[in-house]
Amino acid sequence: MSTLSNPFFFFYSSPPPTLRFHSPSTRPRPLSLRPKASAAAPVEPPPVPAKSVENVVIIGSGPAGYTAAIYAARANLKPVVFEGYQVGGVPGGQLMTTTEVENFPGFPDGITGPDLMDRMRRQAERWGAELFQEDVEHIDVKNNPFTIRSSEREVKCHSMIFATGATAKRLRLPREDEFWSRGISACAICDGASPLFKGQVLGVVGGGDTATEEALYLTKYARHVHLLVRKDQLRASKAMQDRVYNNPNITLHFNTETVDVVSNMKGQMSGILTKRVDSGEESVLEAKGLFYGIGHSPNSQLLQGQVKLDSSGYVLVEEGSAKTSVEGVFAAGDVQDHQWRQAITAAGSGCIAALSVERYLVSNNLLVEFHQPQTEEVKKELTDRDVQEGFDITLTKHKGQYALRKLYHESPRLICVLYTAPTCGPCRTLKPILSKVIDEFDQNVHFVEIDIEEDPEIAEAAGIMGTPCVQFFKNKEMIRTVSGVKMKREYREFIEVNK
Ligand SMILES: Cc1cc2nc3c(=O)[nH]c(=O)nc-3n(C[C@H](O)[C@H](O)[C@H](O)COP(=O)(O)OP(=O)(O)OC[C@H]3O[C@@H](n4cnc5c(N)ncnc54)[C@H](O)[C@@H]3O)c2cc1C
Ligand SMILES: NC(=O)c1ccc[n+]([C@@H]2O[C@H](COP(=O)([O-])OP(=O)(O)OC[C@H]3O[C@@H](n4cnc5c(N)ncnc54)[C@H](OP(=O)(O)O)[C@@H]3O)[C@@H](O)[C@H]2O)c1
Repeated sequence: MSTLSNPFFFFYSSPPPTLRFHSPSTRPRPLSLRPKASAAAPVEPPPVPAKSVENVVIIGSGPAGYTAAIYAARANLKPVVFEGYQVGGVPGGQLMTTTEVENFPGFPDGITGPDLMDRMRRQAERWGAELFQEDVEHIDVKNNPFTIRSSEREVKCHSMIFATGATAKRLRLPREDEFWSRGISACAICDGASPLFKGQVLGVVGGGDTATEEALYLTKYARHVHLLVRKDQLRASKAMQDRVYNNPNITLHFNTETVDVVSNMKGQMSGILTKRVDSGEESVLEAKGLFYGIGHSPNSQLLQGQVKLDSSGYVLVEEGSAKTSVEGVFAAGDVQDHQWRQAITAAGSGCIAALSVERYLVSNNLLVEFHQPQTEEVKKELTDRDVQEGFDITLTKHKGQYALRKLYHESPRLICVLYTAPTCGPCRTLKPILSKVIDEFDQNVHFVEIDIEEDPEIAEAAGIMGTPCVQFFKNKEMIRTVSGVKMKREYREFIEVNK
């Protein structure tokens, strides 16, 4: 048996504690509904009527979407938020793919992108926003009320805030598909710590804040990083430029285009084919990985033909406002901003959009107000309810290499192993989703989470190239590897067939 199909071959002496997972509901409790002038209303509120038409639907869960949700929820609009799942990034948006955010006001020592987005999400949820981790697949804003259809539901609404942000661009190199996730990546913090890249020479392409940040981050793991910049200067902020220039583990290559990647006799990526813009001279730079940091495109496809977009696809808004060309449709964040594209500007525009929605609903007599529950009823911040205790095979969910080895040898069930890294935003997206699927198959499956930084030898033996990654084992054989975040049904269908 190869080490790939049997990654758990060495001995582990003292059992580490096992975490038991609980999956807290992401749905807020229903709020009571009362008419606006209800300060002196009877103690017993009237029953909550079925909401046939929502006040506002927010699409997107980056800083713009969550800020809009916080403001709309605090204005008692009870917003429905489609956080997204796969299309147009991950729930939480672009900051889920970064490490430290040093310029968001209020965090003098910095905060990681995923932590910042967790906080925004909890704040929106606390004030009663209804969150669905689903992609919106269809929008009709030609007819009022508007219709919004996701993978799992259809919602009618009087107003909408479009905050779908932007998606990382790809270079479309000739061998990109061949080496995607096997050497080429667009997320340094997801994949940088993987054994494939540790101690290796790596390349990063781009000259903006994303590329410089990726290059700096990768120096934590790589032997050396080459930054490939097509112009003769960086576009990144001065602070990022200084950090790059002062880092001896980064070599800058200006006037350099990335043409393709090259491989060795074993079919592994071994270098980057580059071309000098000035002389046209081509050469191969030795590298085991290539990371893209070449900017983003706006996620506005759903509005095409319905709302005015500019020639690059950005939603056009009235200057200084969030109003689009359709009444009742507002846009916020990077999807309408080709100039500033910062977390704080996205959050600010989300605030403007939510306040504009409130005005729009009031002036059109459409607002139905949902009052917040009494203070003591307000949802408390979720605490970490994971319970530490010894290994128990009767439990379904486990954590760490000790549990994995025990299960590998003793479990009669299908074993689902999720490999994660502490800074990996998409891992945080996948965890609750996978956890729900596992709950559906309790007693038929065992689940183990492996943190590849805590247990690097396991990740290496299992051939993990990036996180999140899921492997399924049955009867001591690895039967499937699923990289990245996939649709819930993909995991569900595989477990159903193999349980
Ligand atoms: C690597 C990196 C590091 C960065 N670091 C910083 C930094 O340090 N400081 C800073 O100020 N800015 C930083 N930025 C820029 C910042 O992340 C963006 O400006 C900000 O996230 C934009 O917020 P947004 O809400 O408009 O969109 P996004 O963050 O892009 O979020 C868009 C949301 O829309 C959702 N979505 C898309 N399509 C659909 C759909 N069809 N249905 C449902 N949902 C959908 C996505 O899932 C996502 O949740 C960084 C960007 C990157 C890429
Ligand atoms: N720490 C932070 O504050 C932080 C971190 C990340 C991002 N952000 C913000 O997020 C926004 C987006 O930043 P970004 O860096 O993702 O994008 P960006 O500012 O648009 O920069 C993209 C870079 O990629 C290069 N590029 C584009 N297409 C290319 C191609 N085909 N081949 C080679 N190079 C290519 C561009 O080169 P040219 O210059 O030649 O066009 C540019 O250097 C910015 O507003 C940025 O400030 C902030």
